[in-house]
Amino acid sequence: MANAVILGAGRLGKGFLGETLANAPRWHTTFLDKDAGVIRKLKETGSYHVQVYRKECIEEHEVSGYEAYETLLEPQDCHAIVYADLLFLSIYPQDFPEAIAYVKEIFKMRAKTNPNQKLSMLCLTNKNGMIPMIQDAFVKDMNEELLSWFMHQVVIRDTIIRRSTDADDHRSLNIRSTAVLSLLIQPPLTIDIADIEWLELCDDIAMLKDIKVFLVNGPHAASAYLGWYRGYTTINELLEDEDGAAFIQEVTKEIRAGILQQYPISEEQLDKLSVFPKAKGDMPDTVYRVGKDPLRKLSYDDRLCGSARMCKAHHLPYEHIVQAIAYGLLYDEKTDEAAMQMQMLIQEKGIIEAVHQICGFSYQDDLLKEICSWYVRLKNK
Ligand SMILES: NC(=O)c1ccc[n+]([C@@H]2O[C@H](COP(=O)([O-])OP(=O)(O)OC[C@H]3O[C@@H](n4cnc5c(N)ncnc54)[C@H](O)[C@@H]3O)[C@@H](O)[C@H]2O)c1
Ligand SMILES: O=P(O)(O)OC[C@@H](O)[C@@H](O)[C@H](O)[C@H](O)CO
Repeated sequence: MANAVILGAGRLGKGFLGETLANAPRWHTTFLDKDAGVIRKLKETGSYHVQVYRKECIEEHEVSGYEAYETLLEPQDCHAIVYADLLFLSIYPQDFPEAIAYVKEIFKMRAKTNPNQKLSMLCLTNKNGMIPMIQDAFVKDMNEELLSWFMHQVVIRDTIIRRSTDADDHRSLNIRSTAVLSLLIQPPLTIDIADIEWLELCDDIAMLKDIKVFLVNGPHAASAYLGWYRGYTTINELLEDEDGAAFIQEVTKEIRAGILQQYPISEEQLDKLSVFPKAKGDMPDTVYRVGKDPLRKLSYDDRLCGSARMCKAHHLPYEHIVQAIAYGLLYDEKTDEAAMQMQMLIQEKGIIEAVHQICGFSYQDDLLKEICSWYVRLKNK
């Protein structure tokens, strides 16, 4: 038996990781979450349901046989991390400091009571370049003994997520997930994962992750923000709208051209990385999830501004990407905290200052001027 721990038992934690591990008989799964409501629901029923949209069929999978604990520091809540072989951190980038502080406390116990077992930690986010920060946060202030244990026994690896997994909310026990491409994982790991479907080791993760986030998540965010502008609740509705689909195709075309100039990757490799085979049926994916946290999604290095900068640097067209950013700035979903902060900033400081602060462009940058001009046009339409 091998032990997998999923910290962050939300949509992806349950709908992808928990579901795929449940198909691998060697693995025992434990969910950890800071939200007591998530854990209460998982324990109450002892099972949850995932609709898996595969190429061949839509599979109905009732997942059971797991343990679930709140992230408290009582010994019974910590044993899973003390004995884990694989620890998935399936949380948003801003949640890492808190999660690291928690796991680090448990490492003190693990180094004493179970020092010889190795551990691979896999970080599941769409933000590139986080691993050095995570590594630094772990080793900061560790005493010599703990540090030596950590450096010998633990590895932290980045991943590229090629899955969409959605539900009514993160507590839901009824999840849907599109399973057509694997999770790419930076090697080497401390344990063999060949028996887990949809997990695949892959070199050059940093470069490929940049490319994937630009080419997959850029148009994806554009779909959410244009979808919101048009009053849709799922991105499926936008993509069924001929005009909406044509716009997203243009965004994709611009980003793809930029990538082929910027990175040493062939058209064939690019397709293999980023073209999702058609699943049996279209999984409904909400504008809410795909658009969530525009402050992150519209930041300088992220999917849309990063792509626009790349195209501009190569003197390639980027007009549709800029429009998508402007749609993003109009995103005002009331239950999205970051969207509300963004709207407050725009209201208080004006659009020029807001674009400067959110997207990171200087006041002189043509990109800032073009985004603002599109924002005004779209707002007044
Ligand atoms: N859902 C997807 O399709 C998908 C696809 C690609 C990437 N991702 C990435 O995966 C990560 C998780 O996304 P999700 O859709 O599952 O989000 P989610 O909101 O559904 O779930 C996140 C869960 O993490 C828990 N959490 C947050 N901080 C925690 C902490 N410190 N300790 C323990 N639990 C904590 C939350 O309570 C929540 O249950 C994000 O980085 C997201 O960008 C998700
Ligand atoms: O997870 P986020 O918030 O960074 O982005 C939302 C979606 O674009 C993303 O989750 C995709 O569904 C996923 O990356 C599929 O490739």
